[in-house]
Amino acid sequence: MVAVKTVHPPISCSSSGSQCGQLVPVPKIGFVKLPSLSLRLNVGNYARLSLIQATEESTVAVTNGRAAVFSGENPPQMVTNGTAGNIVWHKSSVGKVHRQELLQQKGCVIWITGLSGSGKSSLACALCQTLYSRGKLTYILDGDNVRHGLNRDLTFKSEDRAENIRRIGEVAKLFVDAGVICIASVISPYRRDRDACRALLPEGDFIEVFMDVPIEICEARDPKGLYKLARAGKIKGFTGVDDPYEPPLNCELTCILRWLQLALPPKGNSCASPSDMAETVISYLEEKGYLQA
Ligand SMILES: Nc1ncnc2c1ncn2[C@@H]1O[C@H](COP(=O)(O)OS(=O)(=O)O)[C@@H](OP(=O)(O)O)[C@H]1O
Ligand SMILES: Nc1ncnc2c1ncn2[C@@H]1O[C@H](COP(=O)(O)OP(=O)(O)O)[C@@H](O)[C@H]1O
Repeated sequence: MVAVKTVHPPISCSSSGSQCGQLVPVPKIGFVKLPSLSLRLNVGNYARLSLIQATEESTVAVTNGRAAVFSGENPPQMVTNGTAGNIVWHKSSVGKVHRQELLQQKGCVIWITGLSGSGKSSLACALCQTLYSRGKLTYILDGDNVRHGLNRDLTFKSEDRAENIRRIGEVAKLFVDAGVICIASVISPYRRDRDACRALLPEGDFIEVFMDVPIEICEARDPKGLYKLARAGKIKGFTGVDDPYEPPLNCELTCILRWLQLALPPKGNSCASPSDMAETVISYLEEKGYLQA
């Protein structure tokens, strides 16, 4: 069986019927009618759903060909996806709400995407530093760093990049559950991979920040000399050179850096510093209530 985290279209349920909208707790005991249409599961399968039974304060999840109902904030029993069967979700008396109360913040992901050299890591560090000085707990998942450990088995082929982003998205989700402000700084060149990570989290908790920096500037910076190697054909499939980058269509924040002076070296551009950019992101967090429990 496969448990779905996201249903397209999302469904909401009541004891008397169903409608399109957010997945919400079922208010009281009753049968819940789900839309009798094909629902796309996150594994790419399709299922038709009709009637399921709900208990008080239940949450509805959809499994491969079945619908399941779990009680409470942390479902006590849930069959998860993957190849291993008979997996039971262990509930703890200390939940996300308690951790957030302890930390006086709300868990979320700040997902920084952009070309190599666009300033993702610099923004991530500036954010981490400023939030730390304000007593907020963050953790950075940087592409380069994660590829030294958890993702050391992955290359830069599109399917490996997708797996890289999937794993980082899942780890980020754990951090959010821990109440931590997780900062992912990864190229994440494919829209569908970023959107899949967004779909793992509750609405609003995935804050996509696009480093909108022209490749000419990234290339002129080239702190690791990788663009030079890519142009010389010594690195194949380098993002922006001979591999695609799909900019976000609807991200929460964009850090724009426009090169006003075309001559090299790149001086005289309208360059906000990483700490200025971090202030913008932090204002957003404040406005959305993430810096309090
Ligand atoms: N072929 C190719 N394309 C792009 N980047 C490459 C490549 N080979 C190595 N590198 C280095 O790997 C860093 C990007 O890793 P990511 O995990 O963020 O990439 S991805 O999201 O899986 O596309 C990236 O780090 P940043 O410069 O910090 O972005 C590069 O230093
Ligand atoms: N806002 C900025 N203005 C000017 N230079 C920057 C800015 N952000 C980063 N840099 C410089 O650009 C280079 C690449 O930054 P980095 O954060 O490593 O990018 P990425 O993580 O996207 O590869 C570094 O040399 C860094 O000092």
